[in-house]
Amino acid sequence: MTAETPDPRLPDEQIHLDAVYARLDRMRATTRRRLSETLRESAGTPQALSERESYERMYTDELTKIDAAEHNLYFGRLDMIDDTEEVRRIGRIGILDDDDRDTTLLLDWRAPLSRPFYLATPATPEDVERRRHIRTRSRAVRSVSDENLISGEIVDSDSSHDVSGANVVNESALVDALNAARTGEMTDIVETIQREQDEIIRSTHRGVVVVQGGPGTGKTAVALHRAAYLLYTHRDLLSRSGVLILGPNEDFLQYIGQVLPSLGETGVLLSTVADLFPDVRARGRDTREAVALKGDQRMLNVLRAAVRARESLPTAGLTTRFDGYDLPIDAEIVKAARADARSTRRAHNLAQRTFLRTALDRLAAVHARRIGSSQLDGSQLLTAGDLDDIRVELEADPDVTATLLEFWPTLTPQGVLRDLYDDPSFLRKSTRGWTDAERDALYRKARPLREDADLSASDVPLLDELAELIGYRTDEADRVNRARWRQQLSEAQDALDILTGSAPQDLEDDLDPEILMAYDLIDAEQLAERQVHTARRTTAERAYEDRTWTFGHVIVDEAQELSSMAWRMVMRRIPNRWMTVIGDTAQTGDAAGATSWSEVFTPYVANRWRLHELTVNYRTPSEITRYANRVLDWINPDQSPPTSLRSNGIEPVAIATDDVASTVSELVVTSDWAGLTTVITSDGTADALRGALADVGADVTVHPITAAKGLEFDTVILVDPADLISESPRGYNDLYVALTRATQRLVVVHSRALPPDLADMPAPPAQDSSPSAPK
Ligand SMILES: Nc1ncnc2c1ncn2[C@@H]1O[C@H](COP(=O)(O)OP(=O)(O)OP(=O)(O)O)[C@@H](O)[C@H]1O
Repeated sequence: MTAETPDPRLPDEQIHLDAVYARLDRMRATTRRRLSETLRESAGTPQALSERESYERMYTDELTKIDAAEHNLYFGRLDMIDDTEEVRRIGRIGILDDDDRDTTLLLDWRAPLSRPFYLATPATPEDVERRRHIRTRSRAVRSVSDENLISGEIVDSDSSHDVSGANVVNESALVDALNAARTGEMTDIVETIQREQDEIIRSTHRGVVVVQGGPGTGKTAVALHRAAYLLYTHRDLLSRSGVLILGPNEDFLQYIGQVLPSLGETGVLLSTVADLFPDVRARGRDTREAVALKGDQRMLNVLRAAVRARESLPTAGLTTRFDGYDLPIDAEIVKAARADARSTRRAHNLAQRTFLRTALDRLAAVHARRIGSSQLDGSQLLTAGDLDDIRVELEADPDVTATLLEFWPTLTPQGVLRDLYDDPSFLRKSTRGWTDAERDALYRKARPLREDADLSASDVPLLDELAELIGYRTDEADRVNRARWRQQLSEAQDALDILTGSAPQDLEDDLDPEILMAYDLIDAEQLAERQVHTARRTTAERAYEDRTWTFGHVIVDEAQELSSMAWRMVMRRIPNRWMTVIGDTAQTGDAAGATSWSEVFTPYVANRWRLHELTVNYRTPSEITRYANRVLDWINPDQSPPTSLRSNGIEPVAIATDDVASTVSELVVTSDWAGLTTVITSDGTADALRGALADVGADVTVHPITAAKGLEFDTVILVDPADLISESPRGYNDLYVALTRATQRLVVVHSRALPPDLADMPAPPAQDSSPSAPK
């Protein structure tokens, strides 16, 4: 269409858009009124209280969904060719007309009837005659683009789009999405999900779905949309049991954190493995050797041995004072008690009662023999009742029980692990068959001063394993109560925030005064107090505090980074094994990470896991992937590289320099690149470079390679690729990750020689013709 002939499709779609937003506003107003009425209701009985709370949650969730749908509410339309000539309109949520409940104003993108929007192609039109893409901003239609699935013709109201006819669906919208400048937060892709992605998102497989795909193939996007899809399709089941999404680090979780809320789904728990053990914030750093050892299954025997070593025997001559006598606690008594406790096959702490019972029985018999034997013939003068009394008195004597329990103490996972790392003889005892160098890698000469640096991410699966061996519970009453109170406060604040924040800006003036009254009358603390007797926490929050929680579905992103020990921990959270696992074994950087999916899953589900592959790289233009693919070929020549969907004409360049910091700084200051720029370095050089850049006044983020995983930026300045390679045995994998983070531009700045795969990267045209030679 040209500017002279207005496109009649736009006003046509605007009429529908207005109707949909009008209905959304009515839904919002009704829900807000109901929520405020509910908040003001007093609940006299526990039953009324519980009812009030479930309504409160229902209305709060409903408002969250309505608010999330505000932006780009209506984006797709299908005109079907079947007998009905049905028109289906697709949006972020499903909306029924309130005048006529049977009229669907908008289909949820996850509804089965919406599916052809993502699948139809001219080759397989799925009964669709025409697919329309509607782009809106601030409740106004900006452009539409039609694909005629029968003729293959594309009519775009915005003629600036270069729609080249590649084998993708919703192409012009896709091109827009891929070229958009990055903001540092991932966005949803509901408008442009591709066929191979849709198949994974809607997979009905109830076991492990593994998604293998190169960088930028949309694995993370697919995983998040699968979570939204599963919550929609299995709402009852999953709202009770919860969905867990595991990511590699906090930056990554921050980066993806807005996608599900933007799809109206807030009940999902996002976590790293390091944060999955309640009350432990593992912020310590390990050497690569320690990471590899701690992730190895051999640690299982070490931990078992460490716990058994705490079930010890007394040295000769040990006594305890009781009733004026020195009672000997000899090895025979403890051995018998230990044998009974072990024969229960219960976890250490849970078997403690059995240990104590047997030990006290034996001790009572010893004492009875001593005080009740006839001087004449040694026969027992005490009755069974007397013996029972002695037994009861022994048990009530804190010195006696404390002495016995030294040989079967109450353990905590943290205590055992710290002792193991700090005590060389305990470490040696628990690591039979290990080399001294391996023990050295675990041994900690001095405990770090900062408490959260005391344990590392690799320690968390070990804590979890120990918790199982020990029978350690993390839900002691006082801790839970404290956490619950904090939670109630923040929920109360959220509820009040929603009351004020749920109106779109332009409706703010029309707020119902009664609703404002509710906010004015109740502050967060009062609201929380009213809920003190109840458990109104979300499933995700309850799951986070409970180590023994089992989820309905678990999604693991960057799954190649998980060690064997971490997988054991994850599998404990999901006994039904309904999982979506996404990753790329060519990007494995962790020293204990995976190189084969079969090796990871066969022990848990034999061959009941299904592999899907994603093949198109949506992120990186072909100018950059040319170099990345050479590195992939070095890592694994059998792995086919994903195909880059676009080329942008921006060739990567390499700048040789003696002074990396000032070269990077100059680049940042003098370039007018759009969007986000970051510097990627080896882990070992990141801090120094960050400091040097700050000194020369460069305002740019620096990502050490292990923190860059899963992220993307418009421009990446990669510093000294040779450092990445020499820093780690998986250095080429790290280089591959670094080369595939940019959506537009890659600049390599190096003071060391370039690795062979990048050696022919040209210098920038404007650069001084006689750059200083790399060392
Ligand atoms: N169908 C799509 N429509 C629009 N954008 C998409 C689509 N699929 C992927 N993208 C975009 O491509 C980029 C890469 O996606 P994503 O981060 O999910 O890839 P990945 O496979 O997880 O990459 P990595 O392995 O590097 O972590 C993101 O910006 C994502 O939004």
